[in-house]
Amino acid sequence: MKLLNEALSKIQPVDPALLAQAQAKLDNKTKPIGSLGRLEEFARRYAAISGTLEPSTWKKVIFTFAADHGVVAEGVSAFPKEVTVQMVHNFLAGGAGVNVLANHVRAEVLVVDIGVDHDFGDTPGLIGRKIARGTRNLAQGPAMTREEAIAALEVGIELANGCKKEGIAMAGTGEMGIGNTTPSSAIVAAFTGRSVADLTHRGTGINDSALNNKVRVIEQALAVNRPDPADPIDVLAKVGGLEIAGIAGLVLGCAANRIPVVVDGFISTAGALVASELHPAVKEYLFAAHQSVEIGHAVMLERLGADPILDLKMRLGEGTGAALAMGLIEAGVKILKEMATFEEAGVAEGEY
Ligand SMILES: Cc1cc2ncn([C@H]3O[C@H](COP(=O)(O)O)[C@@H](O)[C@H]3O)c2cc1C
Ligand SMILES: O=C(O)c1cccnc1
Repeated sequence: MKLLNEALSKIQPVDPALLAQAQAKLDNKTKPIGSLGRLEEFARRYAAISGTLEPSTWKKVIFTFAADHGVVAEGVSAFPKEVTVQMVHNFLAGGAGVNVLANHVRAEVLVVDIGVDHDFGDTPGLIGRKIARGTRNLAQGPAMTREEAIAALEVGIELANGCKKEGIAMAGTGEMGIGNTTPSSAIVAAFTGRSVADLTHRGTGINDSALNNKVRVIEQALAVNRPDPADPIDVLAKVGGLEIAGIAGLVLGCAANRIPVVVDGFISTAGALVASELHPAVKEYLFAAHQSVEIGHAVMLERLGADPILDLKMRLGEGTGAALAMGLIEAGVKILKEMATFEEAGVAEGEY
């Protein structure tokens, strides 16, 4: 609880003066005012979050949190549970989608076992922070105890604190956990009170009858557990997941350390939602990487007040969208840092 309370007490709204300073600097660059569109927003927000107009490093890291889900026993995914472990090995071998896209933007992928139902021993490259061997079946009772949820949140906070020490410029979220779109839909349903059918989609690609069953399972989970939307840790513990908790902690920890955090798709946004329900100023520190195909994602983004950077019809997770968006945020910040001003380039200014 100590790490969580410390992080919550450190989070402050970003300084609007920094936003204005960054925009003034952008407005002196050799271009019509505002002509670089959202790249200017990324630069402005990055500067205000991190407190610097000229970052000296571009070190980027994506945390891919892996965990299993007891609710898989209810037939909510198109894939078997074993795929979680198999994909962890794929990440470590560098062969997964997130590895390819992270390499493309020169980001590092760090894989965190926060709750996989497998003993990895001391597998090289894997960050072992296992809180439990998966969650319990949330359709029958709480997925986690409150203590487990807090411990998993604190894993994410600790990793964010480590980023601060390492001088990381930007962190990204990612996840792997067969079944994890189910707790993600349950979380957004618990916070918003919207109907489960409007928030639940096909995840890995389930058919119509499996989708109907998934809706029923989530409705049952909410009825059995009665998560309290005013108590985000209660929601997380009862109908969440260990990787979702790790992501929520990472997002909180990044906000506490003034590190811009790029939130991936549906499952990652469920984690960010938990973080923002714990502290509303968290919203100011995150970038929503992309609009996921999952139908509940737009509702999550709306509650976060976040405008997704990309819409590429993606629905993979792992941190794939975060990787791509990081490249664009970095491009915006490079405009702020590297582009010539009218004065430097001897270009005449316009009159508006
Ligand atoms: C091979 C494979 C790689 C993945 N990488 C991410 N996911 C994504 O799909 C899962 C969520 O969907 P559901 O709730 O339907 O199980 C998560 O593991 C998520 O990261 C994958 C899924 C599969 C099958
Ligand atoms: O949007 C995502 O991140 C997503 C959607 C479906 C399955 N896995 C991930």
